[in-house]
Amino acid sequence: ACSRKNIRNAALHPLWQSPLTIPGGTRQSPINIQWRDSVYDPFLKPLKISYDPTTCLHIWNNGYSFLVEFDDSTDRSTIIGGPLENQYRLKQFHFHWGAINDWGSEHTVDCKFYPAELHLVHWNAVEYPSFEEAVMEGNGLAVIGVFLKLGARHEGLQTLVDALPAVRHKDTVIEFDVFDPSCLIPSCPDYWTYAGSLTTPPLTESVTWIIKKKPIEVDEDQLEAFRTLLFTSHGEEERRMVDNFRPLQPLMNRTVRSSFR
Ligand SMILES: NS(=O)(=O)c1ccc(C(=O)N2CCN(Cc3ccccc3)C2)cc1
Ligand SMILES: [Zn+2]
Repeated sequence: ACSRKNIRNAALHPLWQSPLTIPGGTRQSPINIQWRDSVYDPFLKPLKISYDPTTCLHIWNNGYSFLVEFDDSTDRSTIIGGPLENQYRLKQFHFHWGAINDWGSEHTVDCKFYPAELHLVHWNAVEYPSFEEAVMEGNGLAVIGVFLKLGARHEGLQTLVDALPAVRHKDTVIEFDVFDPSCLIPSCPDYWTYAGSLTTPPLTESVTWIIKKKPIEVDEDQLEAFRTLLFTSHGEEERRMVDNFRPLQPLMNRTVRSSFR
């Protein structure tokens, strides 16, 4: 297990007054990915990503993160291949980040934290009638995780950052009608994959995680912009939206597979 060298008192964090572990949970997320323990699987296919930028609907602050939501009434924005048996529809993407650059990601690689992590959330519309139903099923969701590291300014991310002041408070939303989230996914095809869960309530064990090996680079100002958001609504005492990550969960009887040698 990773040493608790980082002061991640997520247990004290308001976000996690709900149970830190769920009784009977055997496939909880996030986890530490120990590179040398991951197993190369030659049968893993390349992940095929096809997003239609015009399916983008709006950005909103849901009090956990800021989400960019998509029209998932048709198969216009989907992923297929990789570890997946079916085609999955893009529903939303969001981020997790820290108060400082030393931590913020949910997953870690060899116990290394990144300052932030992007989650692109997809659901199995082949087998289930809605996202809400898919959330409750073992193969219901597929989430692509992308690490963010401090470096060059990310031009694609900047269009999102420019919109953040308009969703500073919980339950605020703005229209956002064209955005192609594939600009946030590294071109390197390498990924790890494992069976896990949602990292926010209801923490259901319904997620096939696909964690990209390569991070994307963002600059300090862009990370700082995330930290100007608030957990709180208009009129409430302001609480900065930072450290919105769940603590690492036990691997238990799981193997992390890699798509690369
Ligand atoms: N960090 S994460 O990628 O694991 C992630 C977290 C939250 C979500 C999400 O959109 N929802 C979780 C369930 N919630 C609504 C809901 C649906 C059914 C039952 C109860 C509640 C929405 C998706 C992915
Ligand atoms: Zn997430």
